[in-house]
Amino acid sequence: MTVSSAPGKVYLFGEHAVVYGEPAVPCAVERRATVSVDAREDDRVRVTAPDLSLDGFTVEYGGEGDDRPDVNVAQGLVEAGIAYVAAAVEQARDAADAPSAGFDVTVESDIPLGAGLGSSAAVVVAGIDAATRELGTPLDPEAVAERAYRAEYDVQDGHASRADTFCCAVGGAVRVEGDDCRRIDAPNLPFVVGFDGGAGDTGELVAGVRSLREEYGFAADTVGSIGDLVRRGEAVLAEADPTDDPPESVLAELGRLMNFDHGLLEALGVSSRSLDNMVWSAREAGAHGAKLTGAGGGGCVVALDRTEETETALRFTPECEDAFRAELARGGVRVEEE
Ligand SMILES: Nc1ncnc2c1ncn2[C@@H]1O[C@H](COP(=O)(O)OP(=O)(O)OP(=O)(O)O)[C@@H](O)[C@H]1O
Ligand SMILES: C[C@@](O)(CCO)CC(=O)[O-]
Ligand SMILES: [Mg+2]
Repeated sequence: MTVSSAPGKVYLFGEHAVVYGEPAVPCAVERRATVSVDAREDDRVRVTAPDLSLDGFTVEYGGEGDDRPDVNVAQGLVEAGIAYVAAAVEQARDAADAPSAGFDVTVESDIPLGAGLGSSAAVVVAGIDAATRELGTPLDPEAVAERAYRAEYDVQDGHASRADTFCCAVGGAVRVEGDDCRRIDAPNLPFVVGFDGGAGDTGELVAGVRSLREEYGFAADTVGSIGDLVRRGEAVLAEADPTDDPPESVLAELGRLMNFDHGLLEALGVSSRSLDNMVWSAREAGAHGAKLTGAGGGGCVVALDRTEETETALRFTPECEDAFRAELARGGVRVEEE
């Protein structure tokens, strides 16, 4: 058996715009998905994913000759639930040139699903790492990232950038612009996350921004403005000492840019009332800045605050189901057991 884990991520800035070739700066955070892979004798794949749950279903059973319950959950829903795991298995088979390798796969994760913290990328990255090791063909983190990107691209019908998968694979703060992915230096950023308990559909939200951008020149300009603020943010990060806590002036400037980014994402239609309310709670509590993170539509906001004030304020915000501090994860994918 092989067990690998990979961190989730928050976007300091640049989500959505990164899909159109603008730069983005995601940062890995200490919440992980852990995938265990056991090679099988046959070519079947068995997936156990206790975090995936259904909201409710109807079942009809009994009667003569009735050996299968009739459940009203569409097969498509189950397939969608395991789509990322299935895509990771396909990538591992391809990398190891073992098209009919079978696996027992178990996924465990403390990253909320569909909430902007990169749960899909962490599952795919950890899954590819564990499965390729299990087949005796380990890949370096960059190669895992490349394969994980292809997996997300397939599942999201071409609506994916390399940002999430590269960040989860290599860890730390990264900069992604098109095919160009690299680690960058970053000080200890005091991230606080607020989670509304909900989720957004990444593919749908990305498609929404794409059509706005095609319809309106000013929406395309908005995407370009996100790129401009990311370039500014990178320059601010580059000034800070990466081995230390950042000075107040750096946090203040990063926070101002995060606020700006949230406003532009809101204009592009990917925020929600609960995300906006959490953003305002964080700002009123004295956070340097706050914004939604990831695809949006619902899920998480990220704020910068060294004090306890933002976390406490978020806990008292009705729309907020959970609030926590998220340390920058300096390490990316790693093998836990081999
Ligand atoms: N613990 C898990 N077990 C199995 N599958 C998971 C798990 N966590 C995430 N996934 C897969 O990832 C999907 C969620 O991915 P999605 O891209 O929509 O959201 P996200 O990655 O959490 O957020 P974002 O992409 O905005 O950062 C789930 O529907 C499921 O298919
Ligand atoms: C919305 C998006 O930019 C980030 C999702 O975490 C999509 C992507 O980059 O693939
Ligand atoms: Mg995702």
